[in-house]
Amino acid sequence: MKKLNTNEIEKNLKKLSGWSLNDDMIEKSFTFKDFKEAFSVMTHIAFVCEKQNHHPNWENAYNSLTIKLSTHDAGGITQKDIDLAKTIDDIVAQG
Ligand SMILES: C[C@H](O)[C@H](O)[C@H]1CNC2=NC(N)=NC(=O)C2=N1
Repeated sequence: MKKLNTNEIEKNLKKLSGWSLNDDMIEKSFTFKDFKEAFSVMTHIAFVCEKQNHHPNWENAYNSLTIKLSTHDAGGITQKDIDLAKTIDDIVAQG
């Protein structure tokens, strides 16, 4: 899987909502009603990630969730991370 360069990353981020480039990862934070909602969304995301064999770096504190994506095998950001970011936004939008 080919690493995307900064221009390609920024172009892709414009098509997403709320994701930003932070070092060699794309990152977005979410706030949910409570812990149960946050964890239920995380569980949904986890199973989709497992299916795609592409996993997030993430931090959850009560109702907040920060997700960071990069492709470890490529040592940077690839199309897999962009695609997963879109999938995550779709899951969060479903509630
Ligand atoms: C062996 C396994 O398929 C690999 O380690 C997968 C697992 N999940 C992964 N997730 C992410 N974000 N990047 C990877 O390179 C990656 N590789």
